[in-house]
Amino acid sequence: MNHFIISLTPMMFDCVFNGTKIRLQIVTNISKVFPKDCEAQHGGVDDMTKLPYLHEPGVLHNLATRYELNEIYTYTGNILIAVNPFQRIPHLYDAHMMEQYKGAAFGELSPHVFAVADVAYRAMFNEGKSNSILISGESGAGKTETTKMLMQYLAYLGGRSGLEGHTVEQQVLESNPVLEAFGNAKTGRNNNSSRFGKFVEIQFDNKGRISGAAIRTYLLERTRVCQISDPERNYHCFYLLCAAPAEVKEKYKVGHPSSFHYLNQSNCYELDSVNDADEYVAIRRAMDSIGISEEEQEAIFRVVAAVLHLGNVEFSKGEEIDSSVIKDENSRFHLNMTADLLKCDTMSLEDALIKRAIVTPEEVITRTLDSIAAVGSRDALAKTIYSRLFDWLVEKINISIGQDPNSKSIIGVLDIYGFESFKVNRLANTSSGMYDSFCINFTNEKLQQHFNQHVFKMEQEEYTQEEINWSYIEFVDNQDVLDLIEKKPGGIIALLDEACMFPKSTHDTFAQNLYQTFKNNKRFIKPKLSQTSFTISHYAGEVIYQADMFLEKNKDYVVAEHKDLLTLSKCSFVAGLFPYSPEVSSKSSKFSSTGSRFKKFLWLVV
Ligand SMILES: Nc1ncnc2c1ncn2[C@@H]1O[C@H](COP(=O)(O)OP(=O)(O)OP(=O)(O)O)[C@@H](O)[C@H]1O
Repeated sequence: MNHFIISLTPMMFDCVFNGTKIRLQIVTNISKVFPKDCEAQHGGVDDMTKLPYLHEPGVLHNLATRYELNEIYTYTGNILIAVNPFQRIPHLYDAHMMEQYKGAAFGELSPHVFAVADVAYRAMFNEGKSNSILISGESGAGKTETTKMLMQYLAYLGGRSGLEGHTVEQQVLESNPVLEAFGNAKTGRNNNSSRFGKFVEIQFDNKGRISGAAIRTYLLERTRVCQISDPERNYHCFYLLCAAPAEVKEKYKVGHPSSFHYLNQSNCYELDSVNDADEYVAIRRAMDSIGISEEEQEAIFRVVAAVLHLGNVEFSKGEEIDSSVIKDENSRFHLNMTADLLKCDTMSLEDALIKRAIVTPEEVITRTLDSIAAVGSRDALAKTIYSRLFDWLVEKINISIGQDPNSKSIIGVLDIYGFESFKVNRLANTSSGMYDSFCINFTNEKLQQHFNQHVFKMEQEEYTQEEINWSYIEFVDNQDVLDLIEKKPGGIIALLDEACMFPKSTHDTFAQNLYQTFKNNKRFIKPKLSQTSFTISHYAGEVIYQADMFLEKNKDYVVAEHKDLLTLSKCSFVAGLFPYSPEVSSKSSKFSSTGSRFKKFLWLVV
């Protein structure tokens, strides 16, 4: 007899209607039902490959059954699936548990993140091979928490004794709160959402002891600095500063977050069970412990305050056509504060916000910006300063942790957003978010290919070699999507780089070039009505991208006037964020392709 589970609802279920219990029966097409395992074990199976029917409802049912019993981890072969428990389960990660998993054969004990780390560590130690652990999932799924557990376990296996002073692993773990204060924010789904991708590289010596580490970050969500929506928050550090001791707030002239435009676009200022005043003190202490000097800390929060004041500078229409002026006394106060905090000349700051120089072969012409363009200029400056500050912190953390140039092998832990589809896109409302989503989905295509090659292809080759009768698992080879994106020459990234180097290119000409080049590519679709958007048929589904911000984002655009202003800052910290480079200071915008850099980065980690 066959039993079935319907993909969306149970086929037969009891419900109470007007106080009477009734049994509902759903009639559906046979093609929409899936076979059910009628001999399923009560607690589910700890490895999905043991399921007799491996389909989505069966997999979800198994995960739900285990979750009910607080079993949050399940294997699918050698892949670990974690379901977020949303509550602390301390015994799951204590020293006793670590001891149990140490050296245990994979699969011998219940599925656990420690088992994955243990396999990676042993393979590295015994075979001298470097390994990567990929952690993927949607926002709030538990990637960051899982990364921390992994690191804790690797520190347990390869750490030095506490007697040896401040160890590398301690430094890595202690750097987390600092990174989170500047790179994490509350979103609709997660109160502490990482708004950047992270690859942590842990280096080991030939005795298997941790000898160094490096943190690489990518794609910080820059738009958040200037644009948030209810019930989200901006980056934590802004609220920490607004909750700092009175003398600090007085020094930087900051008050309640609602007084700043970059924070008051949302009504959410506080987080449940988090005290920002305490967090401010904790972050200052964490900065001390990773070697950020008092002077540097002072400069960091000065820059954070400057970004807040900059956001409050408003513009109104100037007397001349297409020009703007500082709106009123209040805006002028914030302009002065920004210049003060960044230690740059107020007049030069005002000019950098509302004027642009155009270089012609004959002369340099100064053009004014209208008030809308001036707001764009202000926000671009805020984003640039903030992202440079974030990069500085990451570099500082890396210097303080220390790298081992003689390391024998590494274990890399990649924390990456899952595939992004715009219906639930974290950045769907911003065109620059589209470009970030393009990079994220490109990464996920790469990861998918990695799974195809290492999980399906290798396993099937093994079965064939051992002459095991095996019905081939169907999987979609996504090499054609990767070619579409990254092929050199001729892929989307290559065409984008070309467009960025050609001065007359616009997003419109770039989109037309894509339509022409890929008109017969079955993975590329031109939407009927749009002139600038394009669809890629990814392995996980079709995604529409708006080409509008692709050129700007790919150029890693820093307005020359902004750079020149900050390079001349009297504060060495601020000037250091914008090192002088003669080839880009000459009233031209800097070009370095984000897409190509990201592609190279993927070569490193995938
Ligand atoms: N193993 C776990 N045990 C207990 N709580 C967890 C665990 N994993 C996740 N959580 C809870 O879920 C919340 C969200 O997890 P986390 O920040 O790791 O998600 P994420 O996938 O990194 O999200 P984002 O992509 O938004 O950064 C955590 O703050 C924590 O409360």
